[in-house]
Amino acid sequence: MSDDEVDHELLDLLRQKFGLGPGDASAPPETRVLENAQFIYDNSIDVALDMRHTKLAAVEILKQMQEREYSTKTWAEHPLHPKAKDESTLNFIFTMDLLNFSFWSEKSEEERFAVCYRGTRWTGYWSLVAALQRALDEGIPITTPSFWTDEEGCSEDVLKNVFRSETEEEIPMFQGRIDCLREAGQVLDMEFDSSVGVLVEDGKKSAAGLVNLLAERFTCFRDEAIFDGKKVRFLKRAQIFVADLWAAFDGEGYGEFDDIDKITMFADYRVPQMLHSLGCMSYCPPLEGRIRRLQTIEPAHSWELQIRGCSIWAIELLRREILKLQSDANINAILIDFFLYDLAKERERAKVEAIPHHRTRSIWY
Ligand SMILES: Nc1nc2c(c(CN[C@H]3C=C[C@H](O)[C@@H]3O)cn2[C@@H]2O[C@H](COP(=O)(O)O)[C@@H](O)[C@H]2O)c(=O)[nH]1
Repeated sequence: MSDDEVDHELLDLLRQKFGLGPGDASAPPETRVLENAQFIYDNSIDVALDMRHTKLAAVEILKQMQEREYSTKTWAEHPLHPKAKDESTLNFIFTMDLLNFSFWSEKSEEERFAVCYRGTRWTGYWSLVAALQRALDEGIPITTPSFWTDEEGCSEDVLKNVFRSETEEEIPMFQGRIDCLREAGQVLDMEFDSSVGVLVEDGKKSAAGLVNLLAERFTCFRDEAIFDGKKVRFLKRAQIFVADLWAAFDGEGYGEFDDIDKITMFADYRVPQMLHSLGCMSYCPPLEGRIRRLQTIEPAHSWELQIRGCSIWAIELLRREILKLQSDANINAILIDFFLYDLAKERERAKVEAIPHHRTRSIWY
């Protein structure tokens, strides 16, 4: 680790533990995700971004987001997302984003893991949301942190039932999900009175501060890697947790942050696919071939890091182009990201031709 990183790491720790740091101890927290994404983009040779398509996409995205009046309010309009602006929704979102990863399957649409809830068959991200809602309907306190450390009440069998499938395939990375629940339950119990509300309050209304707190105190949120010898942070689930709170609570209460625009795109496997369809991002032939053959890419492989870093940077470029078109557009990286995820799912349902998403199996996204 270079001196620079050691300083960053140490200063973040000192600042958060003892309020120490360079000069002004109250220097606003930074996640360094966007700066790391630019570093990856500047040093990527297998993934490229295209400014002409980015400018064209910015026109279309701005137009569609305005036509659909896309805003934080869109979040609660989704059928399965909780609507109440209270602690139960806070706990739901924390549980959801603790487990918001790796839903993709090697099986067919018919055989893949699926959850039937209120008469609809859900897959992917929505299968997780449906499973949590179903568990709550069945009286299982799956969104209560103290439940996660109760190995009797919250046994593997109980969790198998919570995540039971309509098909033979169990939820991907079932053991990894248990490990996340157990660790989060323990850390919340030891450091935050088993309360997600206390954790959020410790973020002091700073989105970057809460993201850094999650990455520092929970290993299961510490989404980072080494690229070209430098530590890079993606912090996808920590960031999407803050973004979901901001959207669900419409920027108030638990969702009130004074630096929400420091949150970047969430480096997952769905939005990169959409960026490719828009012509904003492209892959070198060997990488494109691997993706089209549905072959997996190992976690922390340079190709994976280039896809994730360039995707974050691509959304930043889109955001800048949109603001050039309309400087007062009430749009940030979060809303662009949410919009592109939803658009990708609409196009998938409409069976619009697209490159497959990349396949990396990990708990980070
Ligand atoms: N970048 C980004 N990644 C997102 C989401 C969401 C859902 N967010 C909801 C909240 C507000 C929005 O309006 C969405 O309705 C899930 N994912 C990620 O995608 C993958 C799942 O894909 P599939 O298997 O096809 O469902 C998996 O890595 C999951 O973590 C997002 O918004 N942005």
